Amino acid sequence: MRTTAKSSSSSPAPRRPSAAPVLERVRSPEDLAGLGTAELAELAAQIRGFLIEKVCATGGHLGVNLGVVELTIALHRAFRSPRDALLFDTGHQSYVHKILTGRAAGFDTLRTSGGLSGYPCRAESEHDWIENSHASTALSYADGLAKAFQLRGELTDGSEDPAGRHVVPVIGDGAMTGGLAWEGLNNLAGATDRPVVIVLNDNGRAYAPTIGGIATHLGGLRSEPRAQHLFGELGLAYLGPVDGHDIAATEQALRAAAALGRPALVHVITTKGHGFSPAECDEADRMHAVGVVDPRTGIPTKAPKKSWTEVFGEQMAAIGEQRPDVVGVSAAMVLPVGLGEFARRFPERVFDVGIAEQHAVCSSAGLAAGGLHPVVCVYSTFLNRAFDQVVMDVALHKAGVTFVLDRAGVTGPDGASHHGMWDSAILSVVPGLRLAAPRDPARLAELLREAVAVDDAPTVIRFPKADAGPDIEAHARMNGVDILYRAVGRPLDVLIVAAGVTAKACLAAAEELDRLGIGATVVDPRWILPVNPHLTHLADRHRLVVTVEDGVRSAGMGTALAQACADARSTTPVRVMGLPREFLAAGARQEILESSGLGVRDIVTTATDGLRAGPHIPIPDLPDLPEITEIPDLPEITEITEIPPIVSKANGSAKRADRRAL
Ligand SMILES: Cc1ncc(C[n+]2csc(CCOP(=O)(O)OP(=O)(O)O)c2C)c(N)n1
Ligand SMILES: CC(=O)[C@@H](O)[C@H](O)COP(=O)(O)O
Ligand SMILES: [Mg+2]
Repeated sequence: MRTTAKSSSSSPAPRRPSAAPVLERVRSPEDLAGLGTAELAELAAQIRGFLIEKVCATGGHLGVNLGVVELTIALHRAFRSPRDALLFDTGHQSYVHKILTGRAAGFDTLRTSGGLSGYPCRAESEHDWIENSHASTALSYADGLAKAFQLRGELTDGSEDPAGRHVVPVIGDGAMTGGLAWEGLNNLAGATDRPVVIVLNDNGRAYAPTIGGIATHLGGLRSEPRAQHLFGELGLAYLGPVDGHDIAATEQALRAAAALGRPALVHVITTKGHGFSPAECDEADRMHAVGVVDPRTGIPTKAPKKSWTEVFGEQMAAIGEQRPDVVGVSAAMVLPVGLGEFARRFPERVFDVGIAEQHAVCSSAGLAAGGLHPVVCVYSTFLNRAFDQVVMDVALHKAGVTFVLDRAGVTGPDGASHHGMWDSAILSVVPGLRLAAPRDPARLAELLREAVAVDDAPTVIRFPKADAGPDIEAHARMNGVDILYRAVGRPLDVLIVAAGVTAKACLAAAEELDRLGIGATVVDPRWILPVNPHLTHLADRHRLVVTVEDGVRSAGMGTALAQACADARSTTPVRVMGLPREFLAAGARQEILESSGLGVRDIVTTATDGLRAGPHIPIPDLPDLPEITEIPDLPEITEITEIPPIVSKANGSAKRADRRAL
C-alpha cells in the first residue's frame, strides 16, 4: 500500500505562542504537542542554529544531524518516546533526539570524558536504546523488541490504544547497504502480525553517495514515486517518498504508518547538511563529521598535523604506481580511510562496497583468487563483524589480502564502540595471519610494502587515530626486530617490547629507568604477530620482559609473547601491559591511554615492580617523578656491545652481573 503524505496533521490544537524562544520551552517530547506550525518551524530553525553553534565548537556529526531536524521533531510528535521505542541506526544522527529529550545543556561537553555521548546512551536517558554506533543493526533490534513487546502483550495493534507500544527503527540509506539490515528487514517484513514502522532516512549518502542497486532503487523511488518498489514485494506497506524537511507531511506519514497495524516503511527524503551552506556544498561528505570548525565557513580553526591516515594514503598511492595488481577496498569510507589519492589516480582500482565489511572481506578473497592484491581499508572496530570472513574466506584459502586498520587502539571521542582495541586479540588466533604495528611513518611505508608482497596469507597493518609524528630510528635490526634503545653500561635488567606507536612512551620510560640505575632495552618487533622467535631469545637474556600495546592486554602481542617464552622454556617473567577488558568511555586519546595504565610512569612502575618481584636485587624506591611533558631527545648510542654467551642459570645477582650487554 502506498500513501504519499499530505501536509495536514491530526495533532492537538496549538497553544498561543509564547515570548521565550521555542527551543527553551521544549524540555521533553510532550512539549512538542502544543506547538503550532509556525512555532514548529521556529523550533527547527533554532535547533539548526544550536547545532551549528555547538558542534562547530566541539566537533561531531554536524551534517548528519542538520539533515534530521524536522524528521526528529515529527518522530517525537507522532510517537510517545520512551513508551514507543525510537531506534536510531548507527546513532550518529541522534543529536536532535537528545535536544528534544532534555539534553541540550550537555552539548558543550559533547564527546568528551564524562560529557554527552555522541551516540544514544542508556545511562543518559530512558529515551535511548542502541549505543553501538555500528551501522545496520536497528532493524534487528526492532525485530527483537517487537517480538518481546508482542509476547508481553504490549505491542500496538495499530489502533489508537494508548497502551500499545510502537517500535520505530530509523535507518539511513547507507546503513541499508549493510547485510545485517536485510536480515532484520526479512524478519520484520515476514511478520505481518507485528506492526513495526521502519523510517528510511534517505539522503542519498553514506559519506559519499550511497552505492549499489539499493541506491539505484531508492533514487528511482525519489524521482518516480509511482515506480514499482521492492518493499511492497516483501510484504511491507510503503509510504512515501515524503519530504523529511516538512514536519507536518512527515508527521502525517508516520501517523498513517502507525495506524496500519502491519509492518510499514516510511521513505523519508532528507538532505545531509540541510540549512548550512558550507555543509550543503561539501562534495566529500556534507560535513558528515567535523573537528572544531568556524561556524560561518565550516573551515577547521587550526591546521591539522599529518595523520597516520594521510601517511598511509600517500604510500598506498605510491605502491599503486608500481603494483597494478594492488586494489583498494572500502566499506563506504573511501576518503576517511585514506584511499582518496589512490582513487584519484586509479579510479578503476578502488571498490566502495557500501557499509558491508563482511562483503568487503569476502569479495577481497575473490579479488585475490582472481590474481589481484586487495588492500581492505576499514576502521579497526568495524573489522570485528567480518572476523569469520577473515578466518574462513581469506586465511583458510591462504589468500594474499592486506588489511589496513585505521583507528586501531584507543580512538577517543566516539567512545566505547569505536576504540579499535580488539583487532590484535581476535586476529592473534587466525592461522597464517601476520599483523604489523608501525611505530612511525617510515615503518608504515616499509611494512605496507612488506605486507602487499605476501601473496599467500592475510597481512594486517594497524595504526591509531593520531598525528603520525616523527620517525624513530633504530640503532640496529636483529632478525627483524628493531633495537631502539640499550642502556649504556647497565645490566640487561628489563626488555621492553613496544608495539607500534607505544614506542615513544617506552623510550621515555627506558630513560627514566636509566636514571634509577636500571638497564632497559627497548625493541620494536614491527610484525607483532605471530611472535618473532628472536624475542624469546632476547627475553632469556633479561631479568624481566614488559610488553606494551594499544589493544586489550588479555590477548594480543604481549600474551602471545608470554606464551612463546614459556614454550621456549624461558624463565624470564613477562609483564603484559595493554588496555583493560572493559568498554572505555569517550575522551581524549592520550587521556584514555594514561587512565588505562599505558602512560610512561605506568611502564616505569611495571618494570620496577617486576624487577623487585624477581631475585633480590636492590632497586631504589621510585622517587616522585617530574611530570614528563616532553619526550626527551635520545642520546646517540654509538655502538651496540657484543652479545655474551648464555651464562649458567645462576641466582639473580650472578645472572644480572653477567648481563652487561645485550
Ligand atoms: C559497521 C559500520 N561501518 C562503518 C561505519 C562508519 N559510518 C558511520 S555513519 C556512516 C554512514 C551512514 O550512512 P547512512 O546510514 O545513510 O546515514 P547518514 O549518515 O546518511 O544519516 C558510516 C559508513 C559504521 N558506523 N559502522
Ligand atoms: C559514526 C561513525 O562511525 C563515523 O562517522 C565515525 O564517527 C567517524 O570517526 P572518525 O571521526 O574517527 O573518522
Ligand atoms: Mg544516508
